[in-house]
Amino acid sequence: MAAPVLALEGLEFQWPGRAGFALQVPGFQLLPGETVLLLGESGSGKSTLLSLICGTLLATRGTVRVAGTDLADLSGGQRDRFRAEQIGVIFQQFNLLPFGTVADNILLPLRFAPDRRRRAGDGRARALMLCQALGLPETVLSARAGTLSVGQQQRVAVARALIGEPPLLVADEPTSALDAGTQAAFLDLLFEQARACGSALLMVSHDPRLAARFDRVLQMEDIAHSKRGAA
Ligand SMILES: Nc1ncnc2c1ncn2[C@@H]1O[C@H](COP(=O)(O)OP(=O)(O)OP(=O)(O)O)[C@@H](O)[C@H]1O
Repeated sequence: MAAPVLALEGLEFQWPGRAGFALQVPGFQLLPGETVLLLGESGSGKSTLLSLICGTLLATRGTVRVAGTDLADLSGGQRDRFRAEQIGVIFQQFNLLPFGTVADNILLPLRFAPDRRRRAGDGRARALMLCQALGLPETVLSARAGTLSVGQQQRVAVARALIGEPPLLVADEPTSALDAGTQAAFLDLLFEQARACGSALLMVSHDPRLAARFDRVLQMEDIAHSKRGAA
């Protein structure tokens, strides 16, 4: 069996100074190219778990391995560069730079990730190909990201996550701002492009209607114990 692209083991996390919420993940693995939907209600810790996987938060105990590297073995700066190399992130609010052009936004992760930059080849040409594959007009590259519609911004966020073919894509409720029809078209494009890049996809959501498309569908409580109470 191929080595997992993501492996969590004995993971424990508590927000500093907040006794009310604690997250434990005894074990979880994601295989290369696999698509997994993780469902959980609001406040169950989905975004917290994604931050632990991305290394923007560090576990109190246990290990997070991405592409074989234990994130705790890296310094803060190394973790930032490692994330840029290995993980394409699609945030709930897209997190685009509104005054930057679409090209600036898509090419941003390549700045900090020489291997990913190499994989992307001619970055601007690749950005254009991704925009076209995602149904964005050719002229979009020079537009300021903040001037685009929500649906277009979402596609730019996907192109930014996909460029340079990171082995792991993580997506936090990326369809929550879209109506049902747009949602389906967006997911078609995301899956098609993730498959073309060979990237594994871990998406968190509270929406069970997304389930049919994924290789595996898990509930937060299948993999995590979370303690919730007064903060
Ligand atoms: N920066 C923070 N500092 C302290 N506590 C936080 C912080 N961010 C989240 N929490 C707490 O962690 C718990 C889990 O929140 P999280 O955002 O991970 O849940 P979620 O399942 O992603 O929710 P939603 O579906 O509403 O986005 C909540 O109790 C929340 O208040």
